[in-house]
Amino acid sequence: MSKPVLSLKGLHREYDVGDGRKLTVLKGVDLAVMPGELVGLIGPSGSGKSSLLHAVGLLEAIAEEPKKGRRATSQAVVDELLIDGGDFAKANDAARTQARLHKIGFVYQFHHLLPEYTALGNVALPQRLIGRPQKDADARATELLTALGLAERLEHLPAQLSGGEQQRVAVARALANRPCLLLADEPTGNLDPATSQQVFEALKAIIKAQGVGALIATHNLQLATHMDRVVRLEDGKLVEIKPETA
Ligand SMILES: Nc1ncnc2c1ncn2[C@@H]1O[C@H](COP(=O)(O)OP(=O)(O)OP(=O)(O)O)[C@@H](O)[C@H]1O
Repeated sequence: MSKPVLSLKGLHREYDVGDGRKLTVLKGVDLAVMPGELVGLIGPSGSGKSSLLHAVGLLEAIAEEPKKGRRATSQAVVDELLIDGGDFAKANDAARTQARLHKIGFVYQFHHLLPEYTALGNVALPQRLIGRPQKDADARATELLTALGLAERLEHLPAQLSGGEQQRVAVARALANRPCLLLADEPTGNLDPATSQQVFEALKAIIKAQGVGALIATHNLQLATHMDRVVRLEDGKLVEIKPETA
């Protein structure tokens, strides 16, 4: 049996909110994501979905749970954080940066494409950052953009693309370096329902084809019903629910 691309145990996160007060958002989150699996992350506004993605995406330093004594505060704390089998529970900045470049792809609500680069250029760029030759980077970008239905849009600038097309370029960019894990925060939140469904279907197809595990935060319960699994944040913990009842 294949190994999880993400194995998370005991994630806690609290924030300092002034006057010595703390807001505890995540209270022991456990989650495993398998290769090719699409997991929907739902929960009310403020329940901690972005905080969870932030920690799993190694966008902040993480501390391993001290076995004894007081827990470190105002920092994500975990018992275990394995990505592609590698231990990132206490990874330093350099290790987290490398993992973000090689192992994790991100898609946000807004595409954040570079306006002066074409669709092809935007998808080639992260590959150039890890030293892939231009020819190979362009070939991979063309392959991904074609798979996402954008073969006729390779040379378009972001401003010349529709919202759904821009978001599909963002998906291609996130997958450019062959990550094992895709993290998405409201990837279709800025799109109308029909376009949202199209972008989601394109994302799902490519996740399955490339065997990438995906964790997708969404308020769109209709989309959640099309995921393999759905987990809901409730009072700082994850509860597994049936996709059809999301
Ligand atoms: N840097 C911070 N400092 C203090 N509080 C924070 C910080 N970041 C987030 N919070 C608080 O933590 C809680 C969870 O925020 P988070 O953005 O993770 O929720 P969310 O589920 O993603 O919300 P939404 O669906 O509205 O995007 C919120 O109450 C938020 O105000």
